[in-house]
Amino acid sequence: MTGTTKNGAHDVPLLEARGITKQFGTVTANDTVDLVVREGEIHALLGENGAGKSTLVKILYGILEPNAGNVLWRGEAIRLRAPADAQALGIGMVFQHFSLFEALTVAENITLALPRDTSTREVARKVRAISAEYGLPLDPDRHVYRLSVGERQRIEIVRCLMQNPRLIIMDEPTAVLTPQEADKLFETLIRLAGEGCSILYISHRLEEVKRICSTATVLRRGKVVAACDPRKETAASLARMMVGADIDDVKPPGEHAFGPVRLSVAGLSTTPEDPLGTALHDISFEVRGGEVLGIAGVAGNGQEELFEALSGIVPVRRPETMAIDGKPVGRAGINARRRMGAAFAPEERIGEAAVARFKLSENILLSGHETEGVVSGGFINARGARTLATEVIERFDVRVGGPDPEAGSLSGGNLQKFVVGREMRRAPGVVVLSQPTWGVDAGAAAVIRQALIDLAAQGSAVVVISQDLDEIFQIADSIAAISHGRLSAVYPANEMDMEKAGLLMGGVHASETGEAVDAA
Ligand SMILES: Nc1ncnc2c1ncn2[C@@H]1O[C@H](COP(=O)(O)OP(=O)(O)OP(=O)(O)O)[C@@H](O)[C@H]1O
Repeated sequence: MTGTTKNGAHDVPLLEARGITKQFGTVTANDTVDLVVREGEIHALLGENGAGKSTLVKILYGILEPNAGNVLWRGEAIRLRAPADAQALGIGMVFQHFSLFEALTVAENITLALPRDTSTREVARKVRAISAEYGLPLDPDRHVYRLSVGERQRIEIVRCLMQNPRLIIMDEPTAVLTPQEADKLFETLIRLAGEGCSILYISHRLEEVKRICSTATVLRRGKVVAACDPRKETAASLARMMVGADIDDVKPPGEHAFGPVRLSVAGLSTTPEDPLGTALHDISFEVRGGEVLGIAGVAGNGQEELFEALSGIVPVRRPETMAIDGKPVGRAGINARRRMGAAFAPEERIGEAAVARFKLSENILLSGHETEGVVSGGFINARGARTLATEVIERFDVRVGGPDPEAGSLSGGNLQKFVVGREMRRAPGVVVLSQPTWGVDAGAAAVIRQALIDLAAQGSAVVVISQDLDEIFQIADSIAAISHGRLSAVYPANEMDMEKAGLLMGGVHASETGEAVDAA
C-alpha cells in the first residue's frame, strides 16, 4: 500500500454489487443482493450459516459468476471471469483455509503465486519490506511447517499486500487466531483502511465487528435484510438482524456433582509419524460423567495428535494408557471405541469428518456404520440412514437445499452443525470434539454448546478441544491448556480466568513457574 492516499474527493463507491442473484439448483444463495463498499471502510458482511456470504464474495473475487446482476468498480460495470480479473483491479482475498506448501519457505510459497520470472530473492526482499512497514513479523526464509496459524495467515496478508490491493476480502480471519494475534490483525486492518484500502470482512464474532467495522450489510437466506453502523448496535441487536429473532443464551451448568471417571488418560506420549507433526509428552487427565473438560490451546500445539490418540485414529502402544469406562482402549481403533459408546468429531470437516461428494445419509454411515443399526449382514438400510440424517438436520437446524444433499453443497457452518449433530445423536457416554463451533454462527454455536452441557448433565464425559476461550469459559467445568504437546494441570473452571488460561496456552506451566500462573 506504499504511496497510496485516501481519496475522498468523489463520491463514487469503490465497489458496488447491484441485484446479484446466484442459484445452485433450487437454492437461491444470493437473491438480488445490493452492496456498496466505499474507499477506506471496513465493511462487515454478516449473516447466519448459509446466508450467502461466501457465495457473494466468491462472485466479487471472480470465482463464481452470478446468474443475474452487475458488479461495478469505481462506477463502471465489470465482468469478473476469474480471480486474475479481480486481482488486476486491485481486489485481494485472504481465505479461511490457507493453500500453502508446508515444506517450502515463506518466500517460495509467495513466489509460486506470482508470474514465472519473479525471483524468490526479490520476493524475500519485498516480504521483509512489507513486514517491517506493517509490523507483521514474518521471516521469508522460514519453512511454513515451522509457523503458527497466525504466521501462516500473515503470509496470505503479505501476499495480498504485495499486489497493492484497493480492496481486501477476508473470510473469518480471526477464527484461527489467538486473542493477541487478532489484536495485531485489527491494528493492521485499521491502518490499511486509514490509507484508503477497503476491507470486506466476514465474521461470526460480533464483538470484533463492533470494534473495527464502520458499516455492515446483513444477509438472511440470500437477501440483504439490513445495513447499519455496527458501532451503534449491540452484539445482540446484530444477531437479531441476522437471525430475525433473539438468540437463546447458553444456560451454564451451575454447581453439580460428577459421576465416576468415564475417560482416563495416563502417561500418553507419542512420536508423530509425520515429521512436521507435534510429539505428545506424558499427558494425563481424567474426565468424569457429568463433566465438560475444555482443552485450550493455540492450533498446532498437539491438538490434532491428541484428538487422533483419544479417538483411536492412531492407536497408542500401551493399552492401559487410555481407558473408557475403566476398560483399557489404547490399542483399540476408532470403531471399537465407538462400539463402547464413545463419539468423536474432528476439526477438519471435509476429508476427515465428511466426504464432500457423499450425501448426508451416506455421511451418517461413515461414522455410524457399526453403531447406528443401519448396516446389517453387509446390507445398507438406505432409508434408515436417511431418517437419521433428517433427525440430525432437524435437531441442529442444518440448512439444506434439498432432502438429502451432498455434504459439499452445505455452507461451512451448516456442515459443521451436521458433523457435530451426527456424533451427539446417540447420546454418547464419552465424546471428544475438536473446535466444535468453528465457523458456526452465533445462534447455532449456542445450540451446539447447550447440547454439550445437556449431554454432560445426562452423565456423559465431554472433552472439548478449542481455540476459542470464550467457548471454553462458557461450557467447561474443568480447564487445561495444551502447548508444545504438553498438557497443563487441569483446573476447576472457577479457578481459571482469561489471563491464566493465556499463560498456560503460552506454555507457562504451574509446575515450572507456579508463581507466574498462580499470581495471574
Ligand atoms: N457449490 C454449491 N452447490 C450447491 N449449493 C451451494 C453451493 N455453494 C453454496 N451453496 C448453498 O448456498 C447457500 C449459501 O451458502 P454460502 O456458503 O454462501 O453461505 P455462508 O453465508 O457463507 O455460510 P457460512 O457462514 O456457513 O460459511 C447455502 O444454502 C449453501 O448450501
